[in-house]
Amino acid sequence: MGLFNPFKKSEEKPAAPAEAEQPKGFFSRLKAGLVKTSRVLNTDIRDLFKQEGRLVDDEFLTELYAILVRTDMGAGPAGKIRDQIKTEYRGRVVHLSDVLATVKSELVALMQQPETPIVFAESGPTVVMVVGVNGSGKTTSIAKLAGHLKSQGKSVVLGAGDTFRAAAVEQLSIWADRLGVDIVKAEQGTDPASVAFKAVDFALQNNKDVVILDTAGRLQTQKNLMNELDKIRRVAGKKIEEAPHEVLLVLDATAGQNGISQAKGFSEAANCTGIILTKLDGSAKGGVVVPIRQTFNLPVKYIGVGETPEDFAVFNAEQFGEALFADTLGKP
Ligand SMILES: Nc1nc2c(ncn2[C@@H]2O[C@H](COP(=O)(O)OP(=O)(O)OP(=O)(O)O)[C@@H](O)[C@H]2O)c(=O)[nH]1
Repeated sequence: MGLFNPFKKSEEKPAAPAEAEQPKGFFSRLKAGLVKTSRVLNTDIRDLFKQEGRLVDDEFLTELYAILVRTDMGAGPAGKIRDQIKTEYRGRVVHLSDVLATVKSELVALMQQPETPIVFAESGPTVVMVVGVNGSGKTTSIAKLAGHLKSQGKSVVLGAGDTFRAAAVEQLSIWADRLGVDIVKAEQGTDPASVAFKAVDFALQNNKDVVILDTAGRLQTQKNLMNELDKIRRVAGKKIEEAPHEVLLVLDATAGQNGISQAKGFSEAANCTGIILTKLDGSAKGGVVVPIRQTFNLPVKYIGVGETPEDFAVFNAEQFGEALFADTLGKP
């Protein structure tokens, strides 16, 4: 849990982004956010080339494998990419761009997923519940998601369901004010299910398009708290039969592969429908998208690459790959 200051990066309210799916300039933000991972992939692989070309032999393949593993993509995927390079180039002298092009296309293939944006209700408000462990970036992601949906012309109401932590409600209120969206909140300690109920009710009464429900951070092992999530679901479902339409698990990319395996149990217990992967800018381990795609039978719906609302977008494997290799392979 970090101290939160929504005005940290800028004193200005965010400009209303264009109608596009992603905020203008997101590619540059993504590229900047992934710079640590990109450096490992591009610079370290480049360092394998002392002269212009290099023979692809066992030594080269072993060194390449070690670099790939450092991005946290996992031993299996790193081995798969190495084997592809082996199949294509073994015994031949290759150039850096040949190797990077293969790494890029294999990586993109490993991160691929069906297009799965948020499933909106056919009529009436869409209810999105946001869950995750403490400090994973839930509150910030809710603000980012609200800004993103607003930029698509949706009216949004936030339900400040992290009543456990007064500061969380305060954070969300500041964000709601800044983004110009409604918020339903209650005293600290109030049953979060009652906040969910009121927020959904508010959305129904006021014809809002989307309700985003914040929840307190918790671990899968905290039975009472996991039951609380069930109660929130049930209460939302009392007001709108199909609700919640989405349950998004917020995952901190810096948590590493272990943290991610632990979160698998969480996502199953909470019946999650998708992932918001945060803090990709915080580490050189952007390759973690690969084990996430393999560990969870869930799509990565959104990614966060910084602390401002603009540092957020729908995840797209191709674009992610482009951002990682733009400086060396160029952008098509
Ligand atoms: N660099 C970076 N920081 C982020 C990102 N998303 C969230 N943060 C920061 O991570 C910290 C925790 O974020 P919160 O949104 O408060 O996390 P939370 O999950 O709501 O925390 P709890 O309420 O304690 O469970 C804050 O300092 C955020 O600014 C991101 O994509 N990149």
